[in-house]
Amino acid sequence: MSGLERITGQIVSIIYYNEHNGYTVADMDWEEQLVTVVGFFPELQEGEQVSLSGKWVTHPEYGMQFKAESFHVEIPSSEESIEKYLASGVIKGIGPVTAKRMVRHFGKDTLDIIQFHPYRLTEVEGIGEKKAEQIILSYEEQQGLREVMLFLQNYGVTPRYAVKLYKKYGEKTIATLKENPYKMAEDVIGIGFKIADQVAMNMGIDPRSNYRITAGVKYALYQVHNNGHIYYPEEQLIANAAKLLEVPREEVQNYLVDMVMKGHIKLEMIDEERVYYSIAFYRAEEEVAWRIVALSMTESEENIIDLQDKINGVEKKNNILLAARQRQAIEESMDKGVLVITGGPGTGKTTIINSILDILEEMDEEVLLAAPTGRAAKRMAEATGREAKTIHRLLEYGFAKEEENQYFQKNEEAPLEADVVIIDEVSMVDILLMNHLLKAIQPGTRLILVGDVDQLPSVGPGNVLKDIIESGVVKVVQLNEIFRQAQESMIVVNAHHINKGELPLLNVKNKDFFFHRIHTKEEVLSTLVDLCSTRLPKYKGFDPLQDIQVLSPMKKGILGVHQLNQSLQEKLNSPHKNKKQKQMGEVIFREGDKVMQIKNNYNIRWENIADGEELKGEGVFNGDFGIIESIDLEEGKLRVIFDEEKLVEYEFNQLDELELAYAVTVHKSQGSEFSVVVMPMSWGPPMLLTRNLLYTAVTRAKSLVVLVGLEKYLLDMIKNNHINKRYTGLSQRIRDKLNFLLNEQEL
Ligand SMILES: Nc1ncnc2c1ncn2[C@@H]1O[C@H](COP(=O)(O)OP(=O)(O)OP(=O)(O)O)[C@@H](O)[C@H]1O
Repeated sequence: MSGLERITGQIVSIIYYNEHNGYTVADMDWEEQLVTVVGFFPELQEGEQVSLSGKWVTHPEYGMQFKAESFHVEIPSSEESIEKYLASGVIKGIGPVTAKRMVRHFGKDTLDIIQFHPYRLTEVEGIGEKKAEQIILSYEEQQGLREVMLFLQNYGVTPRYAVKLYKKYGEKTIATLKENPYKMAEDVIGIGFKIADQVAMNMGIDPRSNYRITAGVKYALYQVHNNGHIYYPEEQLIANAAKLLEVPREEVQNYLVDMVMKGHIKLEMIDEERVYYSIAFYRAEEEVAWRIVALSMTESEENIIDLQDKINGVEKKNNILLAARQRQAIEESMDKGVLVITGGPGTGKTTIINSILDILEEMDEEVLLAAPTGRAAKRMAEATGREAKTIHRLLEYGFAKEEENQYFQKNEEAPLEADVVIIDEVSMVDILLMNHLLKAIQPGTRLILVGDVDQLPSVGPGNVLKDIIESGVVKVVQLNEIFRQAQESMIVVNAHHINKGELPLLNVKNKDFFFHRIHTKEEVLSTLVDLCSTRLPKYKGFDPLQDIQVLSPMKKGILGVHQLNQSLQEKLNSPHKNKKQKQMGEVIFREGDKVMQIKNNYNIRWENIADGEELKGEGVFNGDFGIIESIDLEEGKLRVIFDEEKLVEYEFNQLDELELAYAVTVHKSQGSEFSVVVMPMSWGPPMLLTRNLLYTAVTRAKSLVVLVGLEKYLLDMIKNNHINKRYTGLSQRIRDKLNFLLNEQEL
């Protein structure tokens, strides 16, 4: 190749590494000079010997650099480079001390020993059987991963995805991808059709092959699920898929028929329009519809003669007079197969749940309580004084004996044993979880769904609570009265104003809802930081980490959660020589940081460290907040304490499950409550700045809401009643099933 030079040297330090695209800036020791090299690499380690092909270029700011176009990692050969390589933390169980001892003992043969004679590792002081095993495993993994990275690099796939693929397929990664590159788009989250397609194209697959178009259409449907839809209209699906595949629309259209025939997708007529479902979601919607109808048709025969006396008793006990709708909700809960109770904050949902529990327990009925998130379940438990689980726990999601995959162990064959199941925060339940829940509820068990239908819909696909209400098939009690106690809170009063499209009352003296007018975005950012770090803690002793939560509609931009987290971290938990930290891409995790788990992990173990408790368990869930307790750079581990009591240990390669959480998006905050909510009021895409997003944010606060920015944006949000439409067929489907059954009965 003309003009390309080759240089070989040792990586001295990594200056920058972008985990998304592998872009690296590093210092290299080349012929006893320190030179800067840049290029796209798998994650390099300090101490590694690399050989690069590329060109010398002059960067306007940084001067001479070597821009690499291809690279080759050499196996370190000198004692010094082996020690440096091992000391870099690349292999779990080996840190600087162990690396030194190993090299002192085995010299230049150290790496050969790990690879070919691992039983000799225990000769080294400080390496026992267990540690040796850990080293061997980690080394093998490292080698396997390298191979996959190099293979994928040929097809333009970045190291970050290589890691994900390797986690999924292990040593079979290369074979699997060679056989069907499109599989990775289906199996690995974050790898879209585009990346798979890039690999396939580079492998020489025909762009108009059946294989490719089928994968493209399926992927176009997956994408619409990611936006919350259950189905998609034909025209739009064809347009999306044709754009994705860069083929004429007719080409896609021709394949749709074939895909329907082969059972890859489902065609339906909804509102006289041809629409398509992916099979899993079609089944889920069908099943939910059938089950809702079946359950709602089974009314309890029992006639509770003294029900009114019992309700009066509850009133007396709690020293309240129930409103007519509240009374009705309690009455309906005694015999309806399915009952929905919905209302905004302070309308008495918790009061009703407690009243129902009092009455049912007196009648010796078995009641189970659950909510979709860990936080919501915890709040339910606190508000009722009874056990409340996440829906996943209630349904015993996990590994059964000798099973490879996790599944819901409570289902049609092993239903929940209860007279009544009460689910709170149902607006957060998506179609798939609702299906699993309903499978585990047998006719005869009554289901009470409680929630606020005006909150943002579930993160996952569907609009289940709204659809069930709109079907008209299920009994719904809509609570609309705010009680006096709740009225004292401007948070509650304003939430209702916002929900009705009215202006909230701001800055009422001695109340709990404030607006700071600030003009520029930069000033909004500095005010938010100042409020969290100084003013609010001073004002009423709020703890910056435990009590105060910054919410933002957006992830990006100066007032998006990424930037907010960086600024808040800098102020609230700045770097310190005694605080260890670990950089992951652009994010630094530091001891003492506030973090959030961003996906459900049912297997990760926790240990209860609260006083006097000796409990262990499994599972940390999407939306759980914690504090980083310690980071072990030698072992490659990071420990987080959730809810001040659950200690969880993460391997560094699991850190994509965590995010800094000084600030989180409103979407991620669903189901959580905080003492204080602080939120910027600034420009953002109208799709995001909606009334129900503001309503959801405000209703997360218990003691104080502080909005910072310009009133104009507050007004814009209140006016923007655009509810992003979700294509779901559940409500019509429930009605259809009922009609079908009624017709059957008539025949
Ligand atoms: N019938 C009533 N008479 C007087 N006070 C009531 C009545 N019902 C509820 N309350 C009071 O109103 C307040 C709000 O009720 P509750 O907590 O049950 O509402 P909620 O809908 O669960 O609210 P949130 O969604 O905000 O938790 C409570 O202080 C409760 O004691």
